[in-house]
Amino acid sequence: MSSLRPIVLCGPSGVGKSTLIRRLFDEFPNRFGFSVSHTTRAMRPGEKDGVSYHFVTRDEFERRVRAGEFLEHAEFGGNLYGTTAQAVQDVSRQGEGRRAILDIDAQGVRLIKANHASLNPVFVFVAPPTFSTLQERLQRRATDAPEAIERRLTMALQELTFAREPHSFDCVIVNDDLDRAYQLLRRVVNDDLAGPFDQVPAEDDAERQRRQAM
Ligand SMILES: Nc1ncnc2c1ncn2[C@@H]1O[C@H](COP(=O)(O)OP(=O)(O)OP(=O)(O)O)[C@@H](O)[C@H]1O
Repeated sequence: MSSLRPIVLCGPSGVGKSTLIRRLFDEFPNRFGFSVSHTTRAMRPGEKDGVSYHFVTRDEFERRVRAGEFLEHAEFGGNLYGTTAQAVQDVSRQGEGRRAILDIDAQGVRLIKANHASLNPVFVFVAPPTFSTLQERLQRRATDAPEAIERRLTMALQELTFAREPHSFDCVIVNDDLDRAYQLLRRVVNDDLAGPFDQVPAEDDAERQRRQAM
């Protein structure tokens, strides 16, 4: 496996992880490789098997879980998602010296910390400036049905709770202004971890109301 520490990007759905990663790949086409996750969810238009995800059946996914192939996996919205150790190793096969970038949820971060600490990634949390901004971005992106948006926002509460616990992440990037957030990510991938980075913003009214409604 490559000796470069993998970068784990975590953050609520809709916060802009894919946008930041895309920008990194555009600027440095040969330096990084995206670890391709497995999922049982249906392919969306424009997605390609083996590129966006490895699309597999639930039986196949569960067989791989039993075989111990996953670094982490989680069920979300009725579908299974996970990262295999192989997917991370495949990154160095995409080109010499490539560094793996993983997009993983908070549950996955906990699992990697508990069971695969030897992976030794840099854990980065991408936070929304406010909960209501996150809500707006998910609605504006228009890739998800209203119920799916609701589920993602409920999940976001857990991610934010975890991110606010001390030492959950090596650094936090608030994706308020995309250019500013991207410059912080650039520092991380250049191993400039000294900071200063951001702090996870405090609860706003939208987040408080959603927590109370649970
Ligand atoms: N700084 C920003 N300001 C305004 N809009 C943004 C910013 N960053 C991303 N967006 C927009 O927010 C939406 C969600 O971004 P994106 O799809 O990258 O999120 P994500 O975290 O990858 O979500 P998922 O985990 O569900 O794939 C997109 O429409 C994107 O264009």
